Amino acid sequence: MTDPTIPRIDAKALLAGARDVEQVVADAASDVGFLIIENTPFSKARMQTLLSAYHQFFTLPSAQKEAVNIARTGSNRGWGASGAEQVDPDANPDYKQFFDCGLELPAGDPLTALSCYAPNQWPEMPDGFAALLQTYFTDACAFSLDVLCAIVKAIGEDQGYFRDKFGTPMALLRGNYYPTRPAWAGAKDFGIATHTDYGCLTLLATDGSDGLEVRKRGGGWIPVAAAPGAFIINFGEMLEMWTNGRIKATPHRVVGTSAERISIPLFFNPDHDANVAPLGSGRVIDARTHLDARYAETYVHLSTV
Ligand SMILES: O=C(O)CCC(=O)C(=O)O
Ligand SMILES: [Fe+2]
Repeated sequence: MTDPTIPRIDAKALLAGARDVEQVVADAASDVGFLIIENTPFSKARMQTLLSAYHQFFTLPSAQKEAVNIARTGSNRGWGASGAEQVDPDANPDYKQFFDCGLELPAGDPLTALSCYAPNQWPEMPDGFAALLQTYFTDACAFSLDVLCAIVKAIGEDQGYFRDKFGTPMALLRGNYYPTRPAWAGAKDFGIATHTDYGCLTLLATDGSDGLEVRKRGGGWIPVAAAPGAFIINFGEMLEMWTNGRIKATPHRVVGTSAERISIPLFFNPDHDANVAPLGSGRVIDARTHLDARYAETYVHLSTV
């Protein structure tokens, strides 16, 4: 059950520019940093198909997932085993598994030399996995861009300025698989430990079950859930920096429960060379520089410490 302090908004009304909805969104973006968006272009049936494809992948024998293990690469495409990511240096590596994919570029495209555009690694099973995820990636990026532009408009910024920074997005589509919380798990073990997301906007689909908790500004945790077809939206560090802190990146976590759980975040990030320095500061900070630094800190196989 979601706490009422997380606002629920109607996607169609937001994208049509409804002033009252824009006000709710502006308040949520600058305060709790989370909202739930309903009445979206994604049907429940479509999202259930996607959730079920991820479930089939994650429950394959390990040997089949090994073939696309992220640990064999110098980038972040493929399967991450339990323990492959440590989002909080004060906690143990997360016990979740995940599967990461990004923008599908033509083989040999010069951009694929940058690790943020590395080629995807697709498993042989389940059938049609690559096509299903690629189509969802494209549609989820288009929706995220519209929602992001509506949100920057709601806080009084120029949406056109943001809109053209996402032509070749460093977006990352992730499937998270949380098995039931292991019996060995202690106080420093989490499905995903407390963290803020790194990029701009996170479009988070889940199977509808409980597990996600959002940190309250005054302390304590707020449970958040959304059924397939609705999304949880939150913001990353990059957008917080870019908007001079007017949009907040709020810490969140999944401790884990006695039920398994799947979530599907799309981390919607801009072009590698978008300048994400605080608006009006006159500084230049490449989006890629920020993202690569955070990846190096959190993916265990890329860890430089
Ligand atoms: O599983 C969830 O609900 C949240 C996942 C998350 O925070 C993340 O992948 O960054
Ligand atoms: Fe997150």
